[in-house]
Formats: sequence, structure tokens, C-alpha cells
Amino acid sequence: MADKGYGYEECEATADWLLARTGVRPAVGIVCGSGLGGLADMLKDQVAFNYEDIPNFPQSTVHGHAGRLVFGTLKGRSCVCMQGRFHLYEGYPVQKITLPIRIFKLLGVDTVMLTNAAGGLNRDFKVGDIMVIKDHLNLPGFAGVNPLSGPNDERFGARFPCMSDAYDGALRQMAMHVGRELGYGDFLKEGVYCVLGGPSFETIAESRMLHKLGADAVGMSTAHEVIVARHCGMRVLALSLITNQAVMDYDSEAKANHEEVLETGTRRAAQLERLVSTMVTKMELNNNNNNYAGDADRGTLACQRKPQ
Ligand SMILES: O=P(O)(O)O[C@H]1O[C@H](CO)[C@@H](O)[C@H]1O
Ligand SMILES: Nc1nc2[nH]cnc2c(=O)[nH]1
Repeated sequence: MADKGYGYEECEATADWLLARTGVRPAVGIVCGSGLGGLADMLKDQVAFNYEDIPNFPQSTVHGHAGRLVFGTLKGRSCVCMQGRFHLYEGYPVQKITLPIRIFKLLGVDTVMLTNAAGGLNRDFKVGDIMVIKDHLNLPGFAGVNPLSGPNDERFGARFPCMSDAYDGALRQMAMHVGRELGYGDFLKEGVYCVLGGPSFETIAESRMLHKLGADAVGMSTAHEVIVARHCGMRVLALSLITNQAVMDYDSEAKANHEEVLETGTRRAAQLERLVSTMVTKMELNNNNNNYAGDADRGTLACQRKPQ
């Protein structure tokens, strides 16, 4: 693994490089989806790094993914935010795409909040709906593309991690509750996210098939990051913004396109940001990392680093 640049030692070197350059000790890690990078701009007292300057980090190649790792506070809570994520279709191995999630863990993060842009398959969903993800279908995983394939490093987690509890029940409930309190009840949904490799959007037959399989929304990210986050014991909340309706009708003139995805992101960004920031203020954090003092405080769950 080491020669590929995403083993434990590489992650540790990257985490230490970052910790030496910021005093922020994040308890919450946020990943911004396509066109949803504004979330990072909400952080106060920012210390930001361009991905190209961070050792071992991949580079963002997709429009709508700025390529910055931003540390700061959200209503007093210490956070780290990926303003731009990585996707299979960019040509990275799935283990490289998910490397930042392991770095989150080694920075002391306890809770990961992911956002994404997704196409709606559920006919009751409208463009602009926010879907709290309750489960996923990892289609690349069916073909062996799983971020945990290869030798397992027990310092991160177990060889065969459970995924039936991948999306934290309490956080999902809280998202629905906070969302309703904010007045989002009309456009807040719950559902199953399906990841595909992309970058081509779905054919009509594919969208129909995914819907029949039980997916409510389809995208090209998130599930890999969730698998890695759960493997190393972090709690996960994930939100999809339904940026477009998947085309499922041969009479339809609609065509999925990335511009529409980014436009919908811009329209709903403020509400999504408010939902995430309100949740960060209200959530219980297990690792008390807002007052981080050093290595002894780092990750208390599956992945405890050795004292140095
Ligand atoms: O999942 P995020 O990064 O939000 O991006 C989604 O939007 C892009 C397609 O428009 C794809 O990358 C898809 O995965
Ligand atoms: N695969 C896929 N990804 C998306 N991301 C945003 N919209 C879509 C979509 O319709 N399909």
C-alpha cells in the first residue's frame, strides 16, 4: 500500500503536516458537494490550504470543486471542511479518493457531514429538495471497487466493517427535526443514494433500473467516503441536494447536465449551509476536541494513534 501513497503512514504524515500549521483541532469534518463549497466560507478564523500544497493529497479537477481544505470554527465549534472532493471518474483509485476521510480521523474528527449534488429518481422528489441519506447502493462495490479492498490496516478499523448502520440514526433524526424547525419541511426528504462511477449521466433504462432497485437519488460520490469513515469509527450524516430529475421517460426532452447541477446548488446553498451549521451547533461531540491539547486527545474510537 505504502508505494501507492495512501497507507497509514502517508495519512499520518499528512495529518501531522496539517496539525503543525494550524491550531484548530476539528471535531467535525465537512465535505462539500458540487456547487456547495460555500459551506466552507461560513467558517470563522480560517486557516486554508490549497490541495496542491498538501503532501499526498489528490488535486481537484472538477468545476464546482475549489480544491481547498479549510479549518475554522462554525458557531464556536472547530471544523475542517473539504471545499471540493474527488471522484472515481477523475481517474483516481478509490483508495486515493477517500484518503482525506482517513486524514480527518487522524486530525481528531468524530463526526463527518457530507453533502452532494444528486439526480432525483423518486418521482415524489423535486429539484431543490434536500434528501437526508438513510442508506446507499454502492454499485461500483458490486464490481469490486471498494475503498477497503487491499490489505486491511487494523489501526484504521476491522477487516469486515458493518454497514447496516452507516448513516447515524440520531443524526438523521436531528437533521429532519432541525430542518423542519428552520421551515424546510416542504423540501426535506429521506432516501437511498446510489453511487455510480460516472462521468456519463444515466441512460433512461439505467435510471429506471436504479429506481426499481430502491434508489431515490443517484450521484457519483459520497458512498466511498462513508464506507471509509465508518471503517474508522466516525459518525456520518450525508445530505443530497436534488439538483435535477433523472430522465426516466423516453418522451422527455430533458437532458442531465453539470451546469444545471451547479445552478441548483447556488439556489439552495444558503438553506443547506444553514441546516449544516445549525446541526453543528446542536450536536453532541464525543471527543471534546474543541479543547484539543495534543496527540493523546486524538481519535478515541477504532483508530487510536500511538503516542509519539
Ligand atoms: O457528488 P458531488 O461531488 O456533489 O457531484 C455530483 O455532481 C457531478 C455531476 O454534475 C458529479 O460529480 C456528481 O457526483
Ligand atoms: N450520476 C448522477 N450524478 C449526478 N449528480 C448530480 N445530478 C446527477 C445525476 O443526475 N446523475
